[in-house]
Amino acid sequence: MNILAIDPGSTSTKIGVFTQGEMIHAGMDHDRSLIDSFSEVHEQEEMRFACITEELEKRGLGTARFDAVVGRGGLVRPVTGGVYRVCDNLLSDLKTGASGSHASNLGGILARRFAVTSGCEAFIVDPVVVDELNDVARLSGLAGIERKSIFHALNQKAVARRVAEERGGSYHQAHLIVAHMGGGVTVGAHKKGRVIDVNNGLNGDGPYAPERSGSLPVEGIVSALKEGRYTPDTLVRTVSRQGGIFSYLGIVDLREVERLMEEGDAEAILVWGGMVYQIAKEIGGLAAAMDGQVDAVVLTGGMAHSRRLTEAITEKIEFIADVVVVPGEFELEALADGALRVLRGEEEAKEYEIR
Ligand SMILES: Nc1ncnc2c1ncn2[C@@H]1O[C@H](COP(=O)(O)OP(=O)(O)OP(=O)(O)O)[C@@H](O)[C@H]1O
Ligand SMILES: CCCC(=O)O
Repeated sequence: MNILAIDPGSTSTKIGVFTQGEMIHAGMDHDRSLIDSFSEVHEQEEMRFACITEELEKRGLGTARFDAVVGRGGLVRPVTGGVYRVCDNLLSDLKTGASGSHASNLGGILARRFAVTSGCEAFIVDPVVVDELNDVARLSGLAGIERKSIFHALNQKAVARRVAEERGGSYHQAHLIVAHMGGGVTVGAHKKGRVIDVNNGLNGDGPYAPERSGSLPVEGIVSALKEGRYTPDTLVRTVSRQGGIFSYLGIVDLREVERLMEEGDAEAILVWGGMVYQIAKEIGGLAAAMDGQVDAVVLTGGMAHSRRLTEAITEKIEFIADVVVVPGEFELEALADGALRVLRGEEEAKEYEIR
């Protein structure tokens, strides 16, 4: 089986070509100013399509035919976890961003484009809008405003499956708390294969992260709008792209933050410590949401490469359960695995329904 997996990030596009049981990885970085020159995410389609085509040609795969093309998706309407066929309705919701704007909207769009050339099907797997919340977790505290499930579903579920199996069990039996710590941070309570509670990492909910603000006091938001420091649009953009560590220190790379800390920079030490504190608090809250029945807490994502960070979080939460560190993300592998399960008939692709 030959599978092309496409994972568009905010400033990079990663691809994986899965062939004869092996995966070839490639990553292409895009200039941040080029990305910022597009007003809508879907307008980047041609640019990213050309980059992937060039990369495939460079690797002698320009004329390769795939059995499936699978992309990371996307802020479509809320769905349960699984593999979805990229049908016309799904494609249209990816283009308009039915639940908002996110680089992963391009995953399904590009998958469909490459699938047409290969004459095969296009899929997305565990998109960022996977919604398996318990009803009680939807309540915000104000009627008319609901909490939403928007998180690193693909990597969280892939890592949770892996950890559950390594511990001799199955994802569908395990009770795990998974903290994905990348440019954004989302922390999910995985109970018997369902993510029953998780923070909406994109839109001002949960711990702060290198680029995202996390939860903010309502009174501060109202004042900022009244004083004209933000419009609703610039506030949304700032909270999701220039919040968190960036807003305090003007940098998003945790390695740079840690270099400043080594030089004794008091602001960097405080801001880094604040993120540790908030992530640990989120994990503690979910332990209560799971009635204290937690088999393991899993720390993953790019920031989990930092031992300083994982050790500081572990110190605060190891009273809850075993802590397992899985640095990085496994999104390409998870995409290819999803498509393979469908091609082998082990799982049925779900139809995306608009109700
Ligand atoms: N070896 C490392 N040590 C410390 N921090 C690291 C290391 N590698 C990456 N990071 C940090 O991880 C963060 C980015 O993580 P990652 O690459 O998972 O994010 P992303 O894919 O851009 O966003 P997201 O995971 O939220 O979708 C950055 O702050 C980066 O500095
Ligand atoms: C995947 C949604 C959350 C984020 O990007 O931070």
